[in-house]
Amino acid sequence: MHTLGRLHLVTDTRPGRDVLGVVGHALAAGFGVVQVRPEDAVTDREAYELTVRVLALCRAAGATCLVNDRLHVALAAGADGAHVGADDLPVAAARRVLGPHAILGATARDPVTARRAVADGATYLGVGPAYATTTKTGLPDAIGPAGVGAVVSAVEVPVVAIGGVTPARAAELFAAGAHAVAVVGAMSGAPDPAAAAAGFAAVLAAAPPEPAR
Ligand SMILES: Cc1ncc(COP(=O)(O)OP(=O)(O)O)c(N)n1
Ligand SMILES: Cc1ncsc1CCOP(=O)(O)O
Ligand SMILES: [Mg+2]
Repeated sequence: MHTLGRLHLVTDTRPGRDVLGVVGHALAAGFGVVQVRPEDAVTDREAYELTVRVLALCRAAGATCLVNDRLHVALAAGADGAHVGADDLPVAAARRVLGPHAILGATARDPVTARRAVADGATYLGVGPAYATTTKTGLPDAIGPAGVGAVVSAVEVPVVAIGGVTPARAAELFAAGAHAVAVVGAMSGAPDPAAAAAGFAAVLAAAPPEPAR
């Protein structure tokens, strides 16, 4: 049984978004992980200050706090770990920076990349885009639940499906074997983030139990 939470909120720091408000609604509904994902235009100082605030909310809720890309911000703030992808530090280098105990996520869209990331020290994999997304540009085509399931079958670590995730799609992804789903727009763009968070929590509560691994 994996201990990593099964609902991940990835922050949306685009202008006009209520980052901390959305984090609060997610944590109140039972999201177990918040990934701080500052836009490139966000300075390191701003990213650090946001991470410190998100981390405090996570600690109060018993949730895990991760930082996307910026390992130095994760370390400086005392976050639980970080996430890297193809344009970031290689997984093995990120593991050296973070040390042996931190949570380290790596992006993988196929079984070969997934196995290599695990061998290099990833403790979970972010897999997608599962569905088309409007939040990140330049991505390859969506891989769908079947593509997520192919990675699940290739590795022992938790697979976190990302990209276009809504509550209805989360159900499909859990059924395909994803341990968790990561959500940006369906939370940050929701007219009622508390209701959106409750929708994800209800889907998780109805998900079939994970097979012992
Ligand atoms: C859980 C999760 N999965 C994938 C990603 C994407 O990371 P990356 O490919 O490095 O892209 P950016 O998020 O850095 O734009 C993620 N952040 N989280
Ligand atoms: C960072 C990232 N990597 C793959 S899809 C994605 C963004 C997902 O955002 P959304 O949940 O709004 O589709
Ligand atoms: Mg990245």
